[in-house]
Amino acid sequence: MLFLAHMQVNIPDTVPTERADRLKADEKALAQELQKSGKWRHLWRVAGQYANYSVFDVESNDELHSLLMSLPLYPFMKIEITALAQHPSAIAKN
Ligand SMILES: O=C(O)CC1=CCC(=O)O1
Repeated sequence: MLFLAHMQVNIPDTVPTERADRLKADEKALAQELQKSGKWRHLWRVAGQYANYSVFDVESNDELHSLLMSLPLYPFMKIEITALAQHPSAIAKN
């Protein structure tokens, strides 16, 4: 199942820089692990914003929920999810 995620990150100024840097490093490590596994298919920065569009390929809504909640930056993210289906005119089959 494919899902498009729009993730907006907002780390408040009250979070010490060292902790924020550690969270970002941990987020990067997990994101790269999930990309290698094929579960995190695309990761694109939204130009000019601390936000991304991502495509996840998971087995279920529950797996997506667990994955998102496991992200180190999850407490500082607003996430909007869109379920994706095949477009009948698309050449590529996902
Ligand atoms: O920077 C972001 O958009 C949040 C994020 C997702 C994966 C990652 O490494 O950072």
